[in-house]
Amino acid sequence: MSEAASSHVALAKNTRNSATNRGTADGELLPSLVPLLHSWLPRQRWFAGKGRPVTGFSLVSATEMLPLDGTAGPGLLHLLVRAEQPSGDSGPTEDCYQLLVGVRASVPPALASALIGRVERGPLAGRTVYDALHDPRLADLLLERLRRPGTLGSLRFERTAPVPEGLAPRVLDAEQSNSSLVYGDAYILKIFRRVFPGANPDLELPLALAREGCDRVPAPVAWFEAPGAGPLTLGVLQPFLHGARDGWQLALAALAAGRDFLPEARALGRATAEVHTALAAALPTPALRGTQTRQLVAGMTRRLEEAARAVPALAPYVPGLRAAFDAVTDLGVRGSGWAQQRVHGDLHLGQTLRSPDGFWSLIDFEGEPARPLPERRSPAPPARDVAGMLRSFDYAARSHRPWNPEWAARCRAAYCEGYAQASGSDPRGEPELLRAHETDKAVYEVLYEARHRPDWLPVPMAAIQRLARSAAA
Ligand SMILES: Nc1ncnc2c1ncn2[C@@H]1O[C@H](COP(=O)(O)OP(=O)(O)O)[C@@H](O)[C@H]1O
Ligand SMILES: O=P(O)(O)O[C@H]1O[C@H](CO)[C@@H](O[C@H]2O[C@H](CO)[C@@H](O)[C@H](O)[C@H]2O)[C@H](O)[C@H]1O
Repeated sequence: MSEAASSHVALAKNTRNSATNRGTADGELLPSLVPLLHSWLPRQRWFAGKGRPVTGFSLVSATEMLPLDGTAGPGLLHLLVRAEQPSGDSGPTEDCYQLLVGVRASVPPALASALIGRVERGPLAGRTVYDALHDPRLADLLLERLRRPGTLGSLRFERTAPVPEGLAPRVLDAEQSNSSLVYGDAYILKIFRRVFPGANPDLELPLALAREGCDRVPAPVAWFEAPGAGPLTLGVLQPFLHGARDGWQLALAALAAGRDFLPEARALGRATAEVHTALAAALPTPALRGTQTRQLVAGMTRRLEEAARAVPALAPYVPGLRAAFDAVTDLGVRGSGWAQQRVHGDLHLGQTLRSPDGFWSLIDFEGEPARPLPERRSPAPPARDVAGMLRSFDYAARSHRPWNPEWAARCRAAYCEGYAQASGSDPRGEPELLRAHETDKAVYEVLYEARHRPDWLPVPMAAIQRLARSAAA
């Protein structure tokens, strides 16, 4: 492979559709791509700012990973760009996105679906740009970089173990918040799309679990980042669990066949407890007492109020749901407190994988994508993850006709039993804490579905009605 040229430009913020006035080729790069990004970026599944216009772009960094002049085949450009959007729930946003841009004279038919567009002016005038992950030659290059730790422009590549060469890449065809490449069915590289300064829990927690000897989570083998005061985690390579099926597919298959899912639910409870035990051993476990309990409840209440503003159907249930949160404040102030630790943060059946030998793994420790990173990295009661899984059994039962609430209730009980067996602590022993977290999760789901999958909104809304009734009772 030819040695890639590299250039790094760190440019000013807030340049509104113009990266810089320096007049260099680098400075002209982003403005020449902006018209294409305006139409392409909002259409991507992983674009987080759906429903609000993008009013400007600014360049954070550009790294030429392969020459863009067309002399050595396709060029590869790594970009970090900020997309400026007017008011969301908490004011204007400037989310930073990672783009890997392939550059060719024209794209072959096999890459047509990856097309971003033809550049009209600037240093790439007349060339065609596309999402590089779909180009096997460029996906090869990424693996090649990960195999050889070091720095390239604004990117730093790290690894914990040797990575074999020559593994055939393919883009994972999944509904994702990010993008993933599978190499030779042996490794999976997750490319984070919306990136945040600070340690990404999807790297931090699997590394901590690996150090702790917990095998329930595929251990990171290599990763790359944009170093700095708050480094941006850009991609993580880990073993691919070949032949594994996720818990969501398996639960739906069980429902369709009229089968219970009890051994699986119990095993999932045990797997969750093992991960929690290892995380508690690896990372700090501050107790949740009076003041922190008030903060926890304040966060839940704030999220409820924000969600009710965005989804008016939630409004009538707000007083009932608040009662579930207030019950936690009362106990937190009077009682001896609860345990807290780092948790998964967005645990649901789709984040669990069962290998052909029946072993369950947990994946995707990024936390709820909509929450700010510091919040996602904060310790929380383990009930948070348990509540996520309990909600997921309810989702599965509700997404299948006829609705089978007993199926979900049995799964929920089996999951808690499995959890209790492995950890010595039954999550149902703290019903107020569990109900408050389940309520918080259902509120999150209402907002998530309203934004991303409006057809699914009745699923969390049914839970909202149930939770509001039981909290008020
Ligand atoms: N280690 C792995 N082995 C096999 N499949 C995996 C692995 N990690 C992720 N996947 C598959 O990739 C999908 C997306 O991964 P995930 O980490 O959840 O990404 P995202 O955050 O983009 O949703 C998962 O639903 C799963 O099907
Ligand atoms: O997997 P992601 O990290 O992208 O999680 C987001 O999307 C999930 C849906 O794909 C969403 O999960 C909700 O729907 C699931 C069924 O599709 C269900 O099993 C979960 O219980 C429910 O929360 C998740 O909330 C969201 O963060």
